[in-house]
Order: sequence, then C-alpha cells, then structure tokens
Amino acid sequence: MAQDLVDGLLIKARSHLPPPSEPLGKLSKRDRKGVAVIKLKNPPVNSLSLEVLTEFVISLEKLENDKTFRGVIVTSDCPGIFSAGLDLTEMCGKSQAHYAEFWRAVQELWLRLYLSNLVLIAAINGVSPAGGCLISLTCDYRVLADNPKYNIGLNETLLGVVAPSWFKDTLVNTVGHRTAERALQLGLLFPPAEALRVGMVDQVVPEDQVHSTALSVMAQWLAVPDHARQLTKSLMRKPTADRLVKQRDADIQYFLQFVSRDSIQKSLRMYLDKLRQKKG
Ligand SMILES: CCCCCCCC/C=C\CC(=O)SCCNC(=O)CCNC(=O)[C@H](O)C(C)(C)COP(=O)(O)OP(=O)(O)OC[C@H]1O[C@@H](n2cnc3c(N)ncnc32)[C@H](O)[C@@H]1OP(=O)(O)O
Repeated sequence: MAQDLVDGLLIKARSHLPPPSEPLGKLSKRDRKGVAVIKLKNPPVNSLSLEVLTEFVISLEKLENDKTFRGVIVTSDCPGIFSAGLDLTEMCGKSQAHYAEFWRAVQELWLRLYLSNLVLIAAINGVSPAGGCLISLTCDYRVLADNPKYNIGLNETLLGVVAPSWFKDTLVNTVGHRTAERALQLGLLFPPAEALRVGMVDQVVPEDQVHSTALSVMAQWLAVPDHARQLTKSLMRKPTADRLVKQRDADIQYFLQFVSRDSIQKSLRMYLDKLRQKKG
C-alpha cells in the first residue's frame, strides 16, 4: 500500500490489497486493485483552503497519470465532517490577487473532478454543506452515512451569497431543475433520507458500511470497459464543463466584483462570527 501524506490532504493510494484489519465486504481481491482513496484531512472541519484545493488537484492529476489506478473513493478523515465547504477565511478581507488565485483553484478542482476519467465514488461520512456537497456532486456515485446530523446541500443563499452557475448546473444535472431551483433558493441542507429521496445521493447506508459499500459500487463501475464508460461520461458532462471553460476569466472577474462588495464581505464576516460564537 502506497501512502502519501500531503499538507491538509491524506491520500491513501492503494494498488494492492488493504491490510487485513479492513473488512473486505463482498469484494474479491481483484475488485480492490486499482482503487485509490483520497481522504480529506484538514481539521477541524475540512474546509477547502487554497492549499487543500491545490493539493487535491495535484493528487488527482497524479492518479489520472498513473495507469495503475482506475477509480478513486473520495472521503474524509475528520470525524462527522465530510467537508465544511470553501474556506470562508479565504474570501474575507484578502487582496484581489488572492481572491483571483483562490477562485481559479476552485474552478480547477471542479473541472478536474467533473471531467475525471477515473471512476469517482464519494463515501460521505459527515456533514457536507456548499463546496463539500459540490465535491460529492462531481463524483459518479454518492454513498451517504445514515446519521441525522449528516446534512448535505448547497446552502449558499443562507450565507448571503449565490451559488455560481456551474455549481447550479452540477446540481441540476444530478437532481433535475425543479428540485435544484427549490434547494438553491432556500439553501436547503437535506438529512440523509431526504437527500436520497430527491436524488442528491444514490445510497444511504449505516455509517460503518459506507466504505465497504463504496468499494462494492466501485467494483460494479469498474466492470464496464474504461473507454466506453469514459466517452459516455464525457458525452454527459462536457457540455456543462465547456460552459465554464469558455468563460473562466469572466467568471473570475465576476467573483472578484461579487466578493469585494461591502455587503458580501459583511455577510461573510457575520456568518463566520456566528460560527465562532456558537461555542461560547
Ligand atoms: C462567480 C459567482 C460568485 C459567487 C460567489 C459565491 C462563492 C461561493 C460560496 C460558497 C461556497 C462555500 O462552500 S462557502 C462555505 C459554506 N459552508 C458552510 O456553511 C458550513 C459552515 N460550517 C458549519 O456549519 C459547521 O462548522 C460544521 C457543521 C461544518 C461543523 O460544525 P462543528 O460544530 O463541528 O464545528 P464549528 O462550527 O465549531 O467549526 C469549527 C471551526 O471551523 C470554522 N469553520 C467552519 N466552517 C468553516 C468554513 N467553511 N470556512 C472556514 N472556517 C470554518 C469555525 O468558524 C470554527 O472556527 P473557530 O475554531 O475559530 O471558532
């Protein structure tokens, strides 16, 4: 087992059998070959800082280029939290150059994940708002742990900000227009049973079965010849991705203008203060 610890992101790339302590579930040994596990590890809440976004992209690129790997399970190393979404401190009180670099990194990760040739399965073992939800939506299949605390959704409006068009597109492509419209306007965070009902996740399973279920699902997806599956994925997703590719710079400019507004800075600061005050 190759194991690589990068700042903020734990990557366990598994090209051989797992240690015996890990349950094999219903999978044969062969099924597990070629499957890597990317575990987000940026305590306390796996927020997606510029550093984490960058490391994530580099790790994906390495896996894409290493033909040993055909699939990746994306999961979290932080108990109870898949990811708290974009790091809000990266969007508050920083320079224009910083905002531009940060937003380009968000775009880059989305494009890499959304168009990945690898099979991506999200093993969602914690709460998953906004950017955390977006990461799971870029995967080919989502398995969510059945815990009433593990809400998932694009809650941007509740922060006083707007989910960009490509966040919206990703959700529409997953749950359909009407469900997405309602969820986005209301900033809904769905508990597991609701998330399953609206199609935001594909399966809800007991918490201790999330990883083994993700591996079983992976085996099913890897049974399909790569070239046919990859071309089909591209057919389904490329038109959505191309919309961003064609206007990446304009999207960054729009983000800069938006995030620099006094009213938006105020909303984000208030939201962060509210999170911080929760404790005491
Ligand atoms: C082109 C068009 C322009 C449009 C612009 C839109 C830009 C995109 C907008 C949004 C995308 C996002 O992803 S924004 C992030 C949204 N995330 C959230 O709303 C989740 C916020 N966090 C929580 O709800 C909770 O923290 C939690 C449920 C995830 C965990 O709860 P828990 O009780 O376990 O932990 P705490 O709340 O005490 O948090 C611990 C610690 O972490 C800080 N924190 C939490 N979330 C974030 C975050 N997203 N970014 C940065 N920091 C975060 C929190 O403040 C605490 O800090 P302190 O220890 O210092 O108090």
